[in-house]
Amino acid sequence: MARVAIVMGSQSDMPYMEETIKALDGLGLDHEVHVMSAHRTPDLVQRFATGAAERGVKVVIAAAGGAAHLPGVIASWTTLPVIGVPLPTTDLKGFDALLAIVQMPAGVPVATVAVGKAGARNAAFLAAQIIGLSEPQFADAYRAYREEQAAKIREGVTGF
Ligand SMILES: Nc1c(C(=O)O)ncn1[C@@H]1O[C@H](COP(=O)(O)O)[C@@H](O)[C@H]1O
Repeated sequence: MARVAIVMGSQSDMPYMEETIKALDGLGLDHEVHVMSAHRTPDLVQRFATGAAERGVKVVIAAAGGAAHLPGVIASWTTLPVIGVPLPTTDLKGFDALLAIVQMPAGVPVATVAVGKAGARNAAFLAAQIIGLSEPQFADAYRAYREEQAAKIREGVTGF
């Protein structure tokens, strides 16, 4: 059982999603990683999404580039929160994926983060915030990360 499931549309998305994995590891948040596609393996996506809650998954992070239907299709098969990460893997540099993921019809949301690596990292932090509402150790881990981030910036600010 893993609290966070990371799903991406292609193995070629991994360089981006390594950012999510690193951030989750830093927060001590357990995760499982899958490659599957709403276009290429729709049956797998259905099987994964319909079984996720029962297996103990709390949040799904779904990433795709181009015609990025994967996050929305996962959201259609589960009522778990789905965080969508648009990836800049085509000539349109992620603008295509952003619009495909963010423009969900009312009633079936996908919480969409920024395009690319920053979004991939933020997906992990958002997952920690959501799961931290019921398991405070993850809220604490995220708070500690924020404090560390601020301390690093403060260290570099001198002269006034
Ligand atoms: N957008 C989707 C979906 C989907 O939405 O189901 N499946 C694959 N893809 C995306 O196609 C891009 C190119 O994939 P390949 O490198 O495998 O050709 C990837 O960024 C993937 O996320």
